[in-house]
Amino acid sequence: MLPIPIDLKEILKHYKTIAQHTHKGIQGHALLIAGSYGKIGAAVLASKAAIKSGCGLVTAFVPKCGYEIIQIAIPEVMVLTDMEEKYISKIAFEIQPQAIGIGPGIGQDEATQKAVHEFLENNKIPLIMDADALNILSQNKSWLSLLVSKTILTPHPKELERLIGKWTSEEEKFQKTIAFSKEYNLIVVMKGAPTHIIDGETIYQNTTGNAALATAGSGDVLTGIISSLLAQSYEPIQAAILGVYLHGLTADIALPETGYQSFIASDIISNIGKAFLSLDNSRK
Ligand SMILES: NC(=O)C1=CN([C@@H]2O[C@H](COP(=O)(O)OP(=O)(O)OC[C@H]3O[C@@H](n4cnc5c(N)ncnc54)[C@H](O)[C@@H]3O)[C@@H](O)[C@H]2O)[C@@H](O)CC1
Ligand SMILES: Nc1ncnc2c1ncn2[C@@H]1O[C@H](COP(=O)(O)OP(=O)(O)O)[C@@H](O)[C@H]1O
Ligand SMILES: [Mg+2]
Repeated sequence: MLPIPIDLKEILKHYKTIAQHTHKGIQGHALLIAGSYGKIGAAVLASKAAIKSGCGLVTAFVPKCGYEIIQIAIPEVMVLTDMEEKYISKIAFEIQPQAIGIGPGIGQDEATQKAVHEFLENNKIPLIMDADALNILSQNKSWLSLLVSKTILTPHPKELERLIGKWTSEEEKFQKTIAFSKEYNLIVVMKGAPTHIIDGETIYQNTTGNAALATAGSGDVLTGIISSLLAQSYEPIQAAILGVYLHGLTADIALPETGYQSFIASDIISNIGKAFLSLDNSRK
């Protein structure tokens, strides 16, 4: 089947402008479970991207060593900490987020794997899983049946291979990903150049983005953007479509100023505003 292009026409079917009388209490609360010692940056990038993508509140759940880093780097974001200093060992919170993003920088410590398992057994909240959360799933495939329906997975090619096994052709890669998406009722964002989104038999192909995005933390930012959109009551497939489009668009907007080489993940975050504005302006 031919992929559906994720272009402006497709985006305007899904994109909702912000209501004038909204307030932070109804604008959505995203929880980002991220980071470990040496990779708290992943939690900073994901949670900053979330608050810059329109949700009303963002909380980061990190190991203790991340507490001051997040509070200083992004004062707008609230922080909850694990009992452990360097890695996540038990995911417990009393807040009621509308969406959860889990994985960037969490590592694969045995205690973290157990924490992810217990979390998945209990979670009913719309979910996006990335990075080490995907690697942990790959090592424990029976946990895939615990995921809430239409959970969004965002693997890069290596993470996808760990999840579905090797492929010998592009066609086989798509066939295997479609079968995987159908078996577990998941949305798979196959990150790459370009990114494809698989929702059962339906394939979408992104039209934004460029090689400037080949930089550390670029995927962590995407997780934050999609978590934010999910928290704002977009359906999972809409959040995935809009998220990858906006993420790519930031790089297209920034490229004339940064060039490919100097563009970094923080530049994605700095340009999210312009990306949203271009959608608003295209409606005028
Ligand atoms: N500042 C930070 O704290 C950062 C933390 N990060 C975290 O570090 C952890 C490890 O992530 P990594 O993705 O680096 O490690 P992985 O081992 O999952 O992926 C790296 C491997 O995948 C291959 N790969 C990646 N993209 C590919 C592509 N498009 N085509 C073919 N092969 C590809 C690479 O060649 C490499 O072999 C994750 O938890 C991640 O979230 C990274 O996002 C980097 C930044
Ligand atoms: N050459 C490229 N062209 C377009 N997009 C790219 C390119 N290289 C990487 N990307 C995008 O950048 C992101 C990289 O994600 P990921 O590999 O998870 O990074 P990290 O783990 O460092 O945060 C994905 O969204 C991917 O589609
Ligand atoms: Mg990644």
